[in-house]
Amino acid sequence: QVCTQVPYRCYSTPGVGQVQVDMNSETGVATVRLNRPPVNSLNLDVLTELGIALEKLDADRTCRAMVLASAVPGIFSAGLDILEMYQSTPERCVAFWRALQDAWLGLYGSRLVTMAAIEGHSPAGGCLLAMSCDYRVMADGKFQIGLNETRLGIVAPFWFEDVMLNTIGHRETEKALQLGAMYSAQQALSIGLVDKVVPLAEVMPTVQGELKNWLQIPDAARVITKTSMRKQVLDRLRSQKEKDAQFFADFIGRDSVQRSLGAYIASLQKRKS
Ligand SMILES: CCCCCCCCCCC/C=C/C(=O)SCCNC(=O)CCNC(=O)[C@H](O)C(C)(C)COP(=O)(O)OP(=O)(O)OC[C@H]1O[C@@H](n2cnc3c(N)ncnc32)[C@H](O)[C@@H]1OP(=O)(O)O
Repeated sequence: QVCTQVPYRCYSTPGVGQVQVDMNSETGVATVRLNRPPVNSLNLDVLTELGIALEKLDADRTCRAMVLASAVPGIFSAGLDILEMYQSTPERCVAFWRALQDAWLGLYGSRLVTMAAIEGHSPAGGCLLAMSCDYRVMADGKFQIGLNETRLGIVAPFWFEDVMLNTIGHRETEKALQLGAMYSAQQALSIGLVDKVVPLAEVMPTVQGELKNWLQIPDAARVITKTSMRKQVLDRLRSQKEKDAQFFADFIGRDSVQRSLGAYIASLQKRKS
């Protein structure tokens, strides 16, 4: 049970919030868990909650690190909620995209040490969240991670691409994005998409152990270094947020894209029958 004892502080109501934040003020480490069963798909509400949670943690001077994880077994995040992109309105699409931009700017630009505990599948937007952290530990086994957008007939935006480029380099990104490749944990490790692969039960302890190394570094020096490494990519989106949101809404509204998304949703449902 989380959030029941000192020194834990909760920023969300247990069992209610779709983004649960447990702040341990003794260690300075917050755990942020996505909690939108069945697959933690990222809709407007979740992205807004996530953006706010990240903003609050960044402003909390007692907080030095954040672990991004899932409260839903078997899933890190299934990525963007496809239903936000299918048969939606242009206004809703723009609002949805702004919430994604803000959550991502908050995560990639966070002053905190950020670690992803990937205890389940992590396609597309889920992979973006994981890649945007400073370090990734993934559970070995059947789970997959990757930017699979082209398989849905959509395209990973330039800032998804930038983050992947910064993580695995140009050649691997080119292959990964064109093929919409999904990788097992071991494959992801071999191309540097994740940093460590361990059995499921060891993901959290491994993250906690790794955090100790990162927290030995003085914050100011680490933050200046992180900012310098990430500024260019962050500024590229910051300078064209509205244009990017409008472009997304126009692209998603195309008949051909809507047909592809409709077919993909049907294929997800068919898998089950
Ligand atoms: C020129 C440049 C132009 C650029 C312009 C921008 C273009 C747009 C860019 C958009 C970027 C998009 C990013 C994304 O994140 S798209 C989402 C991609 N995600 C996926 O493909 C994941 C699909 N899901 C799965 O593969 C599986 O569900 C998963 C492996 C994650 C879990 O499998 P499991 O068997 O555990 O669960 P189910 O498949 O049974 O799913 C349970 C129910 O959840 C529904 N579902 C799954 N994923 C999603 C999702 N992402 N959004 C909404 N709903 C989802 C699934 O259909 C099941 O529903 P039902 O129970 O009702 O059948």
